[in-house]
Amino acid sequence: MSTYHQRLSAVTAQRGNLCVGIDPHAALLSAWDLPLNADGLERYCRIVVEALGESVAVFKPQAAFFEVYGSAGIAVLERVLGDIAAAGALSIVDAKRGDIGSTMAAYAEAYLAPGSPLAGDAVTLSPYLGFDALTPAFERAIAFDRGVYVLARTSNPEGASVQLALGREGSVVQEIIDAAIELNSRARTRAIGLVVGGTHHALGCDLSEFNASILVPGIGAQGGRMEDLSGMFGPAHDKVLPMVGRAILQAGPDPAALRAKVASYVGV
Ligand SMILES: O=C(O)c1cc(=O)[nH]c(=O)n1[C@@H]1O[C@H](COP(=O)(O)O)[C@@H](O)[C@H]1O
Repeated sequence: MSTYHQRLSAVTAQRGNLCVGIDPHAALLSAWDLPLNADGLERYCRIVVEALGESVAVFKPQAAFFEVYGSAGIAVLERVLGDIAAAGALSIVDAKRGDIGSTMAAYAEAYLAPGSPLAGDAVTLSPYLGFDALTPAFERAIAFDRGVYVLARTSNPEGASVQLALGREGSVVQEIIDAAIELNSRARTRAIGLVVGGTHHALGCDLSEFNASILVPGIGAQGGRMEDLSGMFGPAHDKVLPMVGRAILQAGPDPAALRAKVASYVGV
């Protein structure tokens, strides 16, 4: 199997560089006249993947909106991951996992191991129990040709108090970025990506040496703009995978309207 980075490069070259967030908020289900239960959740996701699955490069289902419906919701997430793969797109499971030792290893098995029903092409991870605590996920991502996206400089204003605080050698976020660069070069991989929000006027960190994919949420509903990304990311702009959730989903459920909205973001 090709690596996550190779699959990402191939699919974005073909379909354009965009990740669509699948965030089935209750308000969106209601706006689409769908019931607030696992059945409504599944119909919602099917509409999105049927409309966009063959034209969008990457989807990022947000696990929280599936967990709300308990085991029935998790089962929907499993099926949606299958639908995304069947449409030839890639999936990033947004679970923001981060723990220690054997617990982290179990999360890594769940989201990255071959044959696991919750495994996508990549998963989001939180490094705030320590970057190296995520090692079981890094090892599996590399071994199984999958990817991880480690939260670095998140899109929300509250993140600054932790991420821009001074660590041992610089800001906390810079230590995370530098650790990811070092690991990618040492392991000769590009499996370790970062999450950096597209909402900041000044990022407050140096990504110029970063060597893998950067997932950039915050475009659209949170105020980030596609046209600002090249100035914001400078030399790292070619690594950016912009992510848009609500600003696209709000155009549904009409498939043509969803596709038109996607087209307005791709290639900006
Ligand atoms: O990891 C993420 O995807 C993420 C990181 C971040 O810094 N900010 C952020 O909004 N997200 C996720 O991106 C999605 C929000 O998309 P919008 O609807 O476009 O605002 C949610 O699933 C968030 O959890």
